[in-house]
Amino acid sequence: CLKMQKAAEHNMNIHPMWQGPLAVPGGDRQSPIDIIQRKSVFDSELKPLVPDYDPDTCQQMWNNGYSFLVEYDDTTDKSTLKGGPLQDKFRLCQFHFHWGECNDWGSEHTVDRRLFPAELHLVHWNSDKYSLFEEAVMEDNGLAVIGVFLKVGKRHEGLQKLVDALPAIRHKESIVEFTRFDAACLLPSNIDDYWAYHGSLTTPPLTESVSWIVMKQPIEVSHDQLAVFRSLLFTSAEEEVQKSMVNNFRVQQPLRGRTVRSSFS
Ligand SMILES: CCCCNCc1ccc(S(N)(=O)=O)cc1
Ligand SMILES: [Zn+2]
Repeated sequence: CLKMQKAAEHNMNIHPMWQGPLAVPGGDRQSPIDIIQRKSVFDSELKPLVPDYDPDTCQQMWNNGYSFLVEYDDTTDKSTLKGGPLQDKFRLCQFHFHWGECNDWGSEHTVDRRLFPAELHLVHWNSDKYSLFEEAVMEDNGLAVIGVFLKVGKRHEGLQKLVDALPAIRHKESIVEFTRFDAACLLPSNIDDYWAYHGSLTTPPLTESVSWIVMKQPIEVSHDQLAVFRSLLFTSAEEEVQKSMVNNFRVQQPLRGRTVRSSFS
């Protein structure tokens, strides 16, 4: 809707994250995109996803001034993702969310133009081929990100531990210890139905290194849980004018002839 476009463009105009060159020169595989269901191609070669996350690798949660991230120890292969469209083993390094100022919008991907109030991204890097995230982020098949839509419904018990920690990281650059969190509890019950396509990071450096895996089934969270996301701030404690952390999503990008595959018919 127009208000949503305005909200996204407003943010890209004022938020420091978006100043400077915005498109990757010659970028033809940018994210996010609108997933048009009838144009996605069923691929029977797509395998079931195999997430294997160890809650002990969960370390901290922090406000990076654009979203909040839960970061995992990715110095070993304790929390990994394989299967799906992936040929290699990928290590979980962090997860974060994107959301709107209201429940009418907030997701980055859309399905047949349908917007969701928020979207979860579980970020992994290819540990078969690279030794650091910073290396993998520059490479063609360096990253794998699982996207999960959030919709308003019943309270998500697993999310509540995370929601309860948010007031401690209200301001940009604040950090809090956050341990023993099983990221798998944020995945929907059905992880066999997903769309897969080659894209990019949705924030700078916008590098075209991401194998996107977007879940068909959303997870349900309560209205109140989403409201706590909106209590976060883009701004640090020192800044005079506090700005609510909302509408931290990128506008949709051209498909440029890419095919979106589906794991289900
Ligand atoms: C080189 C340091 C980059 C830090 N930021 C990475 C990053 C940006 C966007 C996404 S997303 N929103 O595409 O999942 C994941 C990870
Ligand atoms: Zn993201």
